[in-house]
Amino acid sequence: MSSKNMIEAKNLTKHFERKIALSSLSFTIKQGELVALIGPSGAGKTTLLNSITGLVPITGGDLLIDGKPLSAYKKGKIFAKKVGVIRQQFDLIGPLAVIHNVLAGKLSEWGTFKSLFSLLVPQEKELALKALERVGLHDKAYEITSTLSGGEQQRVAMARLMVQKPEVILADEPVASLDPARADDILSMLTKIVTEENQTLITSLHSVEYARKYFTRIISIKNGEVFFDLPTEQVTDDHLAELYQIKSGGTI
Ligand SMILES: Nc1ncnc2c1ncn2[C@@H]1O[C@H](COP(=O)(O)OP(=O)(O)OP(=O)(O)O)[C@@H](O)[C@H]1O
Repeated sequence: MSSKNMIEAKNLTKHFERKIALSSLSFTIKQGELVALIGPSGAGKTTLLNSITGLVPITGGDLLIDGKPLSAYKKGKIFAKKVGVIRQQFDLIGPLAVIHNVLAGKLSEWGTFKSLFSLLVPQEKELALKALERVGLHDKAYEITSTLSGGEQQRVAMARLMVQKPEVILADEPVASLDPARADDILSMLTKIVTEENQTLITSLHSVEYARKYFTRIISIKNGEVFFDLPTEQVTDDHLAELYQIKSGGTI
């Protein structure tokens, strides 16, 4: 496995007016790592993920993606090959057929004409069908996306990401709206695909159980700071109790 640094954060800081959402965070994530971001509500997980995508501009510190500052990436094609996002709301267009949503992973590469033409005659159909097959949805390619279940829609979002093929995948609470069986299904599929492709995955999660089951490293955030950053097997119940402030007497 290559050991290049995919994400380097040095003293990353984000203020929203007077609110300090991220306070001098530092960490390095290497290619191929599966990182779970955990921490209490309001700790700064979403803000951190949004900083890495550039959606939320940082207030201070340095952020390097594959050795280059975010500002060195022009929005569009090159950045889409570097960083892809998967969200809880899936960001799919409900009235479109599944295949069009999957092919949306190519939009940043295609010009306007090819993108529009693809809505009439799907372009690079084989690529989309292959991705759908990998997520077990090849028989749903021409169904209307909004008629699919939440778990199926999340699989469509994963197939879209497979077509986009970014080096880094950021997922913000990707299974929060799914029942435990579907959530397990999605996380095992996502981590399997990412491992096969040697991609790098950073996922925020409320479930410590899923973080432990599917991820190799856990970065915990509390009050905008890194609370602990450890290989999963070194994370103890005491670490977690302290993170979520569960006192030994059993009170929360
Ligand atoms: N646009 C904003 N304007 C002002 N404050 C914000 C904004 N976005 C986030 N915050 C604040 O920054 C802090 C971190 O929020 P963030 O959403 O990153 O936490 P989180 O760990 O993802 O929480 P959750 O687990 O509940 O999703 C919170 O106190 C939040 O209220």
